[in-house]
Amino acid sequence: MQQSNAAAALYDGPLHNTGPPSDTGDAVMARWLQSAGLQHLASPLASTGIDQRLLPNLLMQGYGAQSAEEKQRLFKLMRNLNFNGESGSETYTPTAQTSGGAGAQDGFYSPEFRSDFGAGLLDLHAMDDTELLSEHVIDEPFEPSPFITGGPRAFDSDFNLLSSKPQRGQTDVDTSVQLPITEKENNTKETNVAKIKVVVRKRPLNKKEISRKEDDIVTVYDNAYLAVHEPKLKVDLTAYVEKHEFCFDAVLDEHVTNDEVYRVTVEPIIPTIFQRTKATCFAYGQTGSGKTFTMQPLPLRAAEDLVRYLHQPVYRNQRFKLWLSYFEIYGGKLFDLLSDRKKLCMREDGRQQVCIVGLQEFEVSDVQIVKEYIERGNAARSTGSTGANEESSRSHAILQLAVKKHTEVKESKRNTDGNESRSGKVVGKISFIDLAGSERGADTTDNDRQTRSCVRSG
Ligand SMILES: Nc1ncnc2c1ncn2[C@@H]1O[C@H](COP(=O)(O)OP(=O)(O)OP(=O)(O)O)[C@@H](O)[C@H]1O
Repeated sequence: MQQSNAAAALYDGPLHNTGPPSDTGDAVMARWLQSAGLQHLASPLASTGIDQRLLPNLLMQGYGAQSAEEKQRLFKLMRNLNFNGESGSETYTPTAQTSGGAGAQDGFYSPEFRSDFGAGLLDLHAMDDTELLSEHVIDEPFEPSPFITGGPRAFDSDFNLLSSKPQRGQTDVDTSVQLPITEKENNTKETNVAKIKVVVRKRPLNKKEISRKEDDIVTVYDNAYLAVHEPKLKVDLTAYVEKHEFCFDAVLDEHVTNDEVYRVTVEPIIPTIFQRTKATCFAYGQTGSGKTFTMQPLPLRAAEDLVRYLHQPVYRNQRFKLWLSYFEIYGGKLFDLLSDRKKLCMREDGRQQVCIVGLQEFEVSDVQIVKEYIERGNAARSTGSTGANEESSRSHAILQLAVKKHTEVKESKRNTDGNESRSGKVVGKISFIDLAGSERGADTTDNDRQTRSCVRSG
């Protein structure tokens, strides 16, 4: 009955009216709910009045909606209500995009309906679907980067890249001749980049898990959904499996190569690095889930592409150069992985910019040099062993590739005192972060008790 009251409050005409509900208000309320396909919620509740000030609380209690989908629809409707009863200033925009479909013409969007609720009070057109996970979210385009002028795009285009992309071998040759990248192509790629993208990669069962005959509990569907099959026991000890479904921007199954991971995640970002973008790519997951396996090849692949872009006349003529740095955070302290683990300080400057004082940056003009630096840094990383991973990363490692524009050219290829790197202005930067793993209690062995504390404080 409480829920009924809430629906009646929704229905109570102009929301600041705390008087008894009217027949006109009933009809308006019914049409409003009908516009979201929820007319069945209106009928039993229509004649129950309630103080509109109680509305938000009652809404949170469900007000008659039964299924999660119904609740989401109602919540969306409510998001555009002005609880203070003030009229918005937005103009009325009729649209065909309604949640409920039928009834949009003469119901929720009709001028009659609108005048009942006040201009701009209810505007489904202005709703942001991305905040509530629903079946429809997956079809929503990504929000474009604020640095990017083009329109949004759907996730599928990333996978199209898999087929449309030139073969990998081509990147080793002089691509300024064989694989010219025009400004137009750059711009096309830029429009394909999301601001935030969450990609899940499924790790195959490892030898230990196979030998223990453990079940594969994750199923990937259509590169976008996954289901976790959780084994459970009833109170009477009957075994059953609970299925949990999740959807992400992309889900990569256990057969996907590191190459494909790169193409789906980092490759679309590369052109934007030349357009004043700072990007970050990081892996998150428990120990042994495959973070390092996934992250380690990415910087090298990114460097290949960045160098390829730098060879284009448009960037070469502007004296764009690539710089690399690599440090780790271990036990709350920073160490330069390319300078004998020299201890570094993190400071904030007057503009609230975080600076890593003393971090060495190296100019890298070809991929072989990048590879050497990465291997050197990886070898200097702090590792330990956990119950789930013999060679577990015990620190957060941050590898940065920065494109800088230089005003003057110096002879030396590698920077040793930082002077040259300081003279260049950062055009864009991409950071790769390999986070230290976290363990469940079950994954913790005596070996890693000491290193675990480093992870927690790192
Ligand atoms: N997709 C994969 N295909 C094949 N082997 C994988 C895959 N992902 C991870 N592995 C293997 O699983 C083991 C653990 O992976 P990795 O070290 O990357 O885990 P991690 O998440 O970085 O762990 P930690 O947080 O402890 O550092 C490694 O031996 C790695 O080779």
